[in-house]
Amino acid sequence: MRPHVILNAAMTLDGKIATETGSSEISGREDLVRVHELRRESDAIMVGINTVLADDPRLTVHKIDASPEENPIRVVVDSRARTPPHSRVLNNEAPTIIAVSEMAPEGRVSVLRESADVIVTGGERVDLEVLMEELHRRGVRKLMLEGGSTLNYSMITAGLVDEVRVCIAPMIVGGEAARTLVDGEGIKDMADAVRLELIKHYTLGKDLVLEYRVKV
Ligand SMILES: NC(=O)C1=CN([C@@H]2O[C@H](COP(=O)(O)OP(=O)(O)OC[C@H]3O[C@@H](n4cnc5c(N)ncnc54)[C@H](O)[C@@H]3O)[C@@H](O)[C@H]2O)C=CC1
Ligand SMILES: Nc1nc(O)c(N)c(N[C@@H]2O[C@H](COP(=O)(O)O)[C@@H](O)[C@H]2O)n1
Repeated sequence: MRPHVILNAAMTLDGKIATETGSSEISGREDLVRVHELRRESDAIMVGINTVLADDPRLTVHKIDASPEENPIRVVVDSRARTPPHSRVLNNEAPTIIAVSEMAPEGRVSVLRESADVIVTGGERVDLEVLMEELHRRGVRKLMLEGGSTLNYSMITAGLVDEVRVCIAPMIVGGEAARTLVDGEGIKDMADAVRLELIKHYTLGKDLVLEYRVKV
């Protein structure tokens, strides 16, 4: 058993979720309200370690009214326990789980255990299927996946994503090194592409929001 997983992201018209220097303020004010409503509805919110290193996010509900109890559990996928001990994701605003692999140095894991729950799974990288099962066992039924593009790729190609919601902002930045919605190794043959069904589309301010169901 695993949680229902919703991948949510904001991208430019050319599919970038950050510039090549890591600048990533893409969503307009109205879309951020939608994002924080989705955070409030979710039991957990998950990001990859590079997103923590690039953005130092809080991953709480802070753009709309919410009580502290409405913050989702924060989950960081961090094979080698690189989450900086003073990062905001480890503050006391919400509980945090750091998922590491067996490659994580014990010294860094011990430091993280002072402010987070640590789940160890996988040899080189975090085993995402096992992590999803463990989160479900802990009561997580709805999980919001907030990137970045490498984790998005692993989750989607492992068949662990049920819905994709994207905000497309009317901006173009280009850049071969700029992260897109989904990067990773890439599927080689179009016949093997992950297929989606468009469920809903609407504008929010200047942005366009598309909501898809992932076909099984
Ligand atoms: N516009 C938006 O909506 C968002 C933009 N971003 C941007 O995305 C960028 C970061 O994206 P990425 O560099 O792709 O990194 P990422 O945030 O996806 O982290 C990937 C890292 O997670 C670790 N990991 C451990 N086990 C893994 C597994 N099984 N599968 C995949 N990764 C695993 C690895 O160290 C891997 O390099 C940042 O610039 C951030 O600003 C991030 C979230 C949302
Ligand atoms: N939906 C959305 N729109 C954008 O424009 C974004 N840059 C992001 N980024 C994600 O939100 C995190 C920041 O969260 P806090 O406000 O610090 O809680 C960032 O790390 C990305 O995961 N998302």
